[in-house]
Amino acid sequence: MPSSVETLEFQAETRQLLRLVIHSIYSNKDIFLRELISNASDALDKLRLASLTDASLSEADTSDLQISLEVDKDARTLTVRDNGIGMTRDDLVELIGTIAKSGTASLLEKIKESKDAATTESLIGQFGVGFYSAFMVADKVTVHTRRAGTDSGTQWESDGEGSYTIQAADDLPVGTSVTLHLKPADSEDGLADYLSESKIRQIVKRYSDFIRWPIRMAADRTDADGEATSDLDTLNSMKALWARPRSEVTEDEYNEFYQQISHDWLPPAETIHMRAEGTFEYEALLFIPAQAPFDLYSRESKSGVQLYVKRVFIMDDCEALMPNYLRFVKGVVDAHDLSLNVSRELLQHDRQIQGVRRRLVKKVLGALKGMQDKDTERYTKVWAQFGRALKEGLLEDTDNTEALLELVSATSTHDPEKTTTLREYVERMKDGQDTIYYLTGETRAMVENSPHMEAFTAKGYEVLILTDPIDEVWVDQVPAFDGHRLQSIAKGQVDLDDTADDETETDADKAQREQDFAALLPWLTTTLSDHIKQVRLSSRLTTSAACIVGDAHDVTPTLEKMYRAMGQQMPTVKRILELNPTHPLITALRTAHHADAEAPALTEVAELIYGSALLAEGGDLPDPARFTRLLTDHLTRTL
Ligand SMILES: Nc1ncnc2c1ncn2[C@@H]1O[C@H](COP(=O)(O)OP(=O)(O)OP(=O)(O)O)[C@@H](O)[C@H]1O
Repeated sequence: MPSSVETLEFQAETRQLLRLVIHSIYSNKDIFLRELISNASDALDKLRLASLTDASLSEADTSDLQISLEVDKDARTLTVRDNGIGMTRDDLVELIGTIAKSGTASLLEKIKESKDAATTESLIGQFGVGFYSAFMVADKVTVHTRRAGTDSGTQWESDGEGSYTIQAADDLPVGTSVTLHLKPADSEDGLADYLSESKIRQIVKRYSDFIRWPIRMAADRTDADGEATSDLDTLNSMKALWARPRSEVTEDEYNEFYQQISHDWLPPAETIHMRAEGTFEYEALLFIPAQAPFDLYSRESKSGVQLYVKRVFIMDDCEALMPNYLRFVKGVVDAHDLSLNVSRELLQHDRQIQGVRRRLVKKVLGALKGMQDKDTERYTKVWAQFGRALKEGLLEDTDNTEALLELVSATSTHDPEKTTTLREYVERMKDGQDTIYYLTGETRAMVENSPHMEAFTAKGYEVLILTDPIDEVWVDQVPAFDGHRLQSIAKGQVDLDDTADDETETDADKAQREQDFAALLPWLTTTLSDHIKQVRLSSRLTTSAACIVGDAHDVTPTLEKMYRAMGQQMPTVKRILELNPTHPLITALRTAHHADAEAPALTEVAELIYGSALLAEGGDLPDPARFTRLLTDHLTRTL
């Protein structure tokens, strides 16, 4: 019975991605086969798993799971066939016609803006084009598929331009076949002859050797009598790499395995291969990538570890094995003593799995530390990619606070170019200094020029410059590193004199100064009470007239803003205005206040001092128009 053909449009983002895939970008076109084989392998895994729990799936459906590659030289087609789970019509529309990944639109935007082919490739590589990569080598793709457990199949076809057709198809076996109507070979465009048996063998060996299902292809041979025969060859070794001893695996094999499971273009920055014996046996092969995927910080970003049980694939994204902050780690854990039917919920609560996870985390953090010690350059790059995620660990994983703090790299006033570790900071601390000082802010320049920095610069104290939004949060949660408290130089009281090289001020001087300002400070506190809770004298200023600081345990304005942006109710936290008692403006204000405490100009000057201090730290004025008017008036009067 002929069925009606529906023509459907690709979702706008899919269209854009297809255009990028078809016209240009990928120089390495061979990977289309890796992607299709990987999808086929996933489909076989899914069917195998479904058959364990679904009795209606017959034995026959799962007895000979395999991937086959078929070449038709006359029709110029290459077909990748699997007898896996298959897709329904709706699956096809949803999975192949649309891209569900979040952040797609912004990534496509970045790709469009990228100037050179290498950047484009790396961006697209992070995205993973999967099925769409078929259109790099084919000008038409036909999919025939039947979902296991259903009676009817579907045909999908497209030239990858803007739309695809979909229609019912009878008499299909369970599983999926993807037929590529190949473009002519074109060596200049990186298009090899994908009808060639040797080329196909070479690609499978290179990219898909570890696939745990047989990848078969008919091989034409001539028998002893000179007759042409055709045998089915299995092209891949199917050996689980993680189950082999480390000494027998080459770096190339590790890298290719990594690229296969991660779809990354680059080799990993670090490989961790381990085996645990004893009561709970497992093997783990983990990788720390060299570059972060584009959606690492999106809400949907998933864990990168797959769970196997005795070589049988159980699940992707096994979050029970890796904490969220290490979601960038890719790899495989093969546990020997778990049930094949284990669910995500069960895993979350399994004590042995929790033990595995603790051990894996230690291994990953240890590998990062090793890299930091031995290969600083590589570590710096890895930190630039994943540092923010690792800092999330300081909030999530209090068991490993020390190990994570050892990994933290931060800019500091010590070196304008290089970052420092906390350990290096501590080694450079001045005699008698027991606190690690830091200042958070939006940019390095803003932090460096902040008035809070003045006394520290003058007295030669190193200050960490923390400009990542998450820094605001973790520094608050981490009490100390190696016994040294972390303290914001914009919070609490600062008294550098105790430890400074140049002891300048005696207690008597201090008492005298407090007395000199005894009338001005309460007056200013009242005058500015809408904005601040106290005015006091500062020991952190050398050149600026004033700065604003928080109480030791106050939330910073940036953090306040962040919480509000996340939709949390936050009361406005009033801070403290600190005055530089030796600054001419402040001494003049004191004198004027002494002469006539009622003079209207005094209130205006107070507002100007507060506004300037706010601007100096990169803050937002409550009423910029009023500030500008007051400033203009006062400047006019000086001329
Ligand atoms: N051979 C197949 N059998 C069954 N389902 C398939 C097959 N090929 C693709 N699919 C379905 O289509 C979806 C989209 O495939 P696609 O290759 O575009 O992305 P992906 O495999 O999910 O992601 P990535 O390639 O980044 O890992 C798959 O997740 C799968 O559900």
